[in-house]
Amino acid sequence: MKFGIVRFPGSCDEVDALVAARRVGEAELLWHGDADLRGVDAVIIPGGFSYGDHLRVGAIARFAPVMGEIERFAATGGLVLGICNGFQVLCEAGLLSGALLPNTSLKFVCRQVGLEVVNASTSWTGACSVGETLSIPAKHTTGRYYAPDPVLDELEANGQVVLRYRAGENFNGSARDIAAVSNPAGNVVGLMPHPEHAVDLLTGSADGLKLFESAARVPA
Ligand SMILES: NC(=O)CC[C@H](N)C(=O)O
Repeated sequence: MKFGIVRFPGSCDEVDALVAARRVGEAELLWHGDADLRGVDAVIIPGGFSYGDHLRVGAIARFAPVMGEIERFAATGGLVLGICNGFQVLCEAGLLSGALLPNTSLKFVCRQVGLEVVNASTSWTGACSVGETLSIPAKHTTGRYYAPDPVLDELEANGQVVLRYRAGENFNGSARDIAAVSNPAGNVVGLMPHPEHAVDLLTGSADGLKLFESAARVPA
């Protein structure tokens, strides 16, 4: 399994994602300006502040040359994970439903969060069990997941809600405590917390590694 991690101007978590992916397979950085995925089996859009979060988070990155290739890759079942800013980009690109709005506090928040695994059948959660808790850090200003109620109902009915904040952990005000969603096929997942920062017990938790292990289990 070979992972490609996209670097945009303003990305800041691409190296941690690279290190995390290398725990379970091969990984290399991809450049936002190249319409070329270099034959990777899975793409990660990392956290950060692509294009300085100007206009609206993810709104400029969505038009980067690499995104057209990612859209084609996702449409043919390719594995795509958007972490934090990556989740924001995937929503802007229409690869995932909904949008990320400013936290209800209007403040940047950095903290460990407890997440409930709701769907363990996606390409990125197959190594998890439904109901298990993952402890993973989150750090963002614009992480309040929003979608209109009919869309939320549809996501829930289709099993596209992948992770939820545990009771009392929904610090950003996300609709229905949603921390991660998938596309209908489950090959594209976006989440606000950062699994790449939770891959070693030395830094408090290795629960994030499960998402990378899940992808590594999917036949290339
Ligand atoms: N860590 C991140 O990717 C967070 C950055 C993000 N653009 C924000 O809303 O703050």
